[in-house]
Amino acid sequence: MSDTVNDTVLEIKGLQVKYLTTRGDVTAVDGLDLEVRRGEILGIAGESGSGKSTLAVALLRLLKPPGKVTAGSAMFRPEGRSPVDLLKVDGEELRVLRWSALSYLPQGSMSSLNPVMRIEDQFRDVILEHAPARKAGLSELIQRLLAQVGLEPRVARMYPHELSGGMKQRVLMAICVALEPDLVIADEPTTALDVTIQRVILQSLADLRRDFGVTLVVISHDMGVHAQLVDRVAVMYEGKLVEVGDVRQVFKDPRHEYTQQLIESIPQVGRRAS
Ligand SMILES: Nc1ncnc2c1ncn2[C@@H]1O[C@H](COP(=O)(O)OP(=O)(O)OP(=O)(O)O)[C@@H](O)[C@H]1O
Repeated sequence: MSDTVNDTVLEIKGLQVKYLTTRGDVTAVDGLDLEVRRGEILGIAGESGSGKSTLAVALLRLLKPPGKVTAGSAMFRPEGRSPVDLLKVDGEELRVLRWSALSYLPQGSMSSLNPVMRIEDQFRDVILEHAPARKAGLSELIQRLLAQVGLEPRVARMYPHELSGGMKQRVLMAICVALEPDLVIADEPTTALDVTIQRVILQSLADLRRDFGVTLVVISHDMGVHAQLVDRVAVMYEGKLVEVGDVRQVFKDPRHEYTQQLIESIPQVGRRAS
């Protein structure tokens, strides 16, 4: 018998996030309920300003003032650990969960690599801080992770400025899965990359799920990304979820007019060239 609770890696209930500004409160996430199933790739779609990034940073506890979580819970169920409400865990507990259970690929993350450190040292820092026992065999692990995202062994000795944007993004994806987290949240992983490289990144993300069994939440304003990559898609509009379902079903028969508009904004899927 399938165990629904065990199959759910994250269960968000009634999440509300506000920005408390001097010009008034902006409700960026407005009473959101969403489940992420173990092993799936879940897409979060919606136009700019719909609340996608706010949702991610709130879950990762990276929300900065004037942002504030004003209601809700987010039960995270990493395998082999006790379930925790991500919105309530304290600093030390959160540090333990980061990377090893929950990783984040932020929007514009390519600039987050340290410019004066070789790639292998950036892997080393993350891995040894969170899993010191991995010291033996670390070089082999780094090589395996690089190969997993289609990068040659020599990349380990390189500095970020020697890599293209797509290569940097792949390095970051490999660092994100280095400690085999239960959940990776990737915010706009293909934005700012050219179309050919976008395809490579999407393929690498699909491979990471296949080979590592990692659960992925992929945030993108681009319905084309969801069409190519995800199993289920959740559509946000003005901080609310207007639709969630199997991606093929949503594309075939969108229930909300806004979803229809988003689909129509991808030329090759929504429209025929006239
Ligand atoms: N620091 C802030 N102060 C005030 N309002 C904010 C702040 N950050 C975001 N908002 C507002 O919250 C809402 C949601 O923004 P958010 O960035 O989460 O959307 P998004 O869908 O991720 O868009 P994008 O992809 O452009 O980042 C918007 O109305 C935005 O103007």
